[in-house]
Amino acid sequence: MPYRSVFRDDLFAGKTLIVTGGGSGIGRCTAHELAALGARVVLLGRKEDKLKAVADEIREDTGREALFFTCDIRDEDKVRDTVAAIYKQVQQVDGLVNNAGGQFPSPVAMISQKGWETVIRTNLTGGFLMAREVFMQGMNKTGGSIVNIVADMWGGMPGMGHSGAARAGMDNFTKTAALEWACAGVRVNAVAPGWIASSGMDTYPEGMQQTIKTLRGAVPLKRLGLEAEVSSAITFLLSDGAAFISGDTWRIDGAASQGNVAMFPLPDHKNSKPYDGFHRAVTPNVLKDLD
Ligand SMILES: CCCCCCC/C=C/C(=O)SCCNC(=O)CCNC(=O)[C@H](O)C(C)(C)COP(=O)(O)OP(=O)(O)OC[C@H]1O[C@@H](n2cnc3c(N)ncnc32)[C@H](O)[C@@H]1OP(=O)(O)O
Ligand SMILES: NC(=O)C1=CN([C@@H]2O[C@H](COP(=O)(O)OP(=O)(O)OC[C@H]3O[C@@H](n4cnc5c(N)ncnc54)[C@H](OP(=O)(O)O)[C@@H]3O)[C@@H](O)[C@H]2O)C=CC1
Repeated sequence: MPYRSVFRDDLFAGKTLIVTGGGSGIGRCTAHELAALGARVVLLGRKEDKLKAVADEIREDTGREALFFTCDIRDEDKVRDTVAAIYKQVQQVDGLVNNAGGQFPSPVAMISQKGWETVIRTNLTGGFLMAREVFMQGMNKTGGSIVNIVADMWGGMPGMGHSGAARAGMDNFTKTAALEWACAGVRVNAVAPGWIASSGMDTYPEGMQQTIKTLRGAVPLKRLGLEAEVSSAITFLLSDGAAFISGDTWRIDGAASQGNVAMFPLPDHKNSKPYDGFHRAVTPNVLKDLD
């Protein structure tokens, strides 16, 4: 995937940057861009084959070696040990992109406690653990930049009760960490992608993808965003060009969040199965109970 960046190609020469969820989608695209700009990139994710494939692509496209580690960011011990292993191999970590995340769209009434906790741990606890370990194991002494990936669902979004709560939490964590870590020269920001035509979106069932495609008409810029349009914002926030920006969240959404655009139709609990064919009935009696 040859990548043409708008930034100068030595922007991150000598820098080491971690990208969680670097094996696909926005994370993969970001990792490519950072490597193309001279960074040594460290990829994290759960599936080794995906990470290896991206490391291979980066080597082919840029000639640079990318490190990769399998790590479930919800596992505190694994995160601590993985960050320690990274610091063993590199002198310092200059940036962290907390990108790993995801959810299963589901009406609130259909989410089990396990499902809720899975999504909260993936999109909130995991990002916190990564940031804390990277900070405490070295960035507190060297300074650096952390960029958290969230999503602007502040106005509420049907189907995204668990994920919206986690992203709002991560947005607030971003601000507190920015305040607490400023004295150590660590900047913390977030980007909030809107509807991005990422390979992650491709994992959603066909019917859901069609729904998302129709949403392009509701985006004021009249299209879905590109992975590279998210990674360029991340790149700038990681760079010294953003040296006086901290505690901020940038929406990358073609102005979609200004209009309170709903992701999915409101669930009709009385007359149909919400998101037909998509959710699993984790609480089978919920429809009956709501009647
Ligand atoms: C203008 C603003 C617009 C903002 C829009 C924001 C749009 C966001 C888009 C994206 O994020 S794009 C793509 C991101 N990628 C994904 O979402 C990947 C797909 N999702 C997942 O892999 C998972 O949902 C996960 C949470 C990220 C990881 O799950 P994990 O593999 O750890 O868990 P599972 O073992 O699959 O499940 C655990 C637990 O969760 C419940 N559950 C899972 N799936 C469903 C479901 N479809 N329906 C109901 N419940 C579900 C369930 O309790 C599972 O437990 P068990 O049943 O296995 O006991
Ligand atoms: N695409 C969009 O429109 C939007 C996306 N976002 C967010 O942007 C981020 C990137 O999304 P996108 O590229 O589209 O989706 P992808 O599904 O392609 O990327 C998510 C990545 O996160 C990794 N991941 C998930 N759970 C864990 C975990 N517990 N530990 C470590 N890694 C994990 C996955 O790798 P593996 O399976 O190997 O673990 C995967 O590579 C996500 O947080 C997403 O929710 C936000 C708003 C909109």
